[in-house]
Amino acid sequence: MNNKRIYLNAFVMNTPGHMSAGLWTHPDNDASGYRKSEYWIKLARLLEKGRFDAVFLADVLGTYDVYRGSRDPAVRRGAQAPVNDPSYIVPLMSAVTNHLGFGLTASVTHEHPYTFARRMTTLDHLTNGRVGWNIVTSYLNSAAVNIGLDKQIGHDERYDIAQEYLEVCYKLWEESWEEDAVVADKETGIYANPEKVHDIHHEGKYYKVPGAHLSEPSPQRTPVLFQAGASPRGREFASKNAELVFINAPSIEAGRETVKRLRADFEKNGRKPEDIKILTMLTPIIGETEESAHQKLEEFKKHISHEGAFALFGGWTGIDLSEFDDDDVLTYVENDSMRSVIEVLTRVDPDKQWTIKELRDFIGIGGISAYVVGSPEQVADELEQWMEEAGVDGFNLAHTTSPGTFKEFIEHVVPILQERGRVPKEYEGATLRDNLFGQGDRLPEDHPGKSTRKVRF
Ligand SMILES: Cc1cc2nc3c(=O)[nH]c(=O)nc-3n(C[C@H](O)[C@H](O)[C@H](O)COP(=O)(O)O)c2cc1C
Repeated sequence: MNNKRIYLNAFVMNTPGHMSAGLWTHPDNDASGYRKSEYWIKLARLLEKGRFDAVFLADVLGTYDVYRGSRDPAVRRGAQAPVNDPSYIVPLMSAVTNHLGFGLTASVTHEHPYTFARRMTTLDHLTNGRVGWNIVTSYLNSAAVNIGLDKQIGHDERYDIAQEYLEVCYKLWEESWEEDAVVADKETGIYANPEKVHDIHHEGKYYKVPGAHLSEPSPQRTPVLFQAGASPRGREFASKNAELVFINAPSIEAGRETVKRLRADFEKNGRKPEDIKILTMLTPIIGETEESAHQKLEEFKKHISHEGAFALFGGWTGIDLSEFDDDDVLTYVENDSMRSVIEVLTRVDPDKQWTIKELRDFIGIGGISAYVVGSPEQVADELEQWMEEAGVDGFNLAHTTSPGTFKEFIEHVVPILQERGRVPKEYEGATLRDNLFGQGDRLPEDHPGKSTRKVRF
């Protein structure tokens, strides 16, 4: 076994109930403190102490209203509703840490790239270069209609929009301000040299941005690019842009196949294997012994809200499980929701079919991603097994209780992984990109965001 480094992200959301529906009711869960600064400050300190690479902040701009055709189940059960804006918690967490990165989810479908680019540059300045962007295209129809669209834009077109959105951002971040544009000379009173600040002249199918970036360059310029859609069109987009891909897999077999497809697409688009990290979502349930871990799992299960879990599943897949019987088998349907989710449950692992009853029992803990249950040693072993057999680079760890899951993982599993040479004891780079890739703060020269220069100064 080689000792490939394990990358660790904490997967959270600015909401009381994230992936494990109903678990906010557990007495050890403090996640309903999400409204308070102290909750995020405490979590950030903990994660940095535990040598996590980043905190990954999920987000949606609508409520989950597919199940029973209503948003009531999600609202009633606190299933990713209510949900606050994730951007504002980043400066809170960065102010009390020096190394922890922040993967901020933001949708290309619902905000203009000109204003968004400034928001990310601002965050990159405030965090000293520790910001990543989880580029999403949004899967909820309820988000689309509330920003004034008649309905959700089609699945593949959302990725076309995303590609042009990225082009606008690349131009603003990478090309608008030259490296030495800012002089900030108090003697001459010159802050910036206007000859070195350039209009980007972007005129495309979806966006028109003639002018220059509003912000001066930040430590990373372009935030680290995360992406989490693994449908064929999603993988194509990822292979042109992403530096870190986040996948969802209910088993090692499904994970292995998704990783294989992703790496093949990256190669096809001329990206080097070391240019991309693939992290899978996983929920650890840790006990002192195997037996006590399983007791914990049983205890957690008592707090699952199946109604909340079905509400989440409806939003993710566009499928209303209230229309099925327990013994029905889930089959692939093509719609405008998250295609990779339905794909991974129906098409990726040929040996596994899911009945509705099995799904109900499974998705209450950690959604459709895997969970591992055991003693600290067993959990560490299983993570290594995922690394070897699925070929992932690390994990986006979801929680049953927060900060409980992270605290237990940090106290009991991280030291084992460090002993085994899997997780470094110190942070290796100053910025998020340098910490992840060890090749400096900026996008690599051969990244498409750099190499497809379109701005003509
Ligand atoms: C593991 C995972 C996590 C995701 N997290 C979010 C999220 O927080 N917010 C969001 O709007 N979309 C999220 N997405 C949606 C994707 O980024 C993408 O827009 C969606 O999956 C549709 O793409 P696909 O059909 O290629 O999978 C996530 C997807 C996956 C697979």
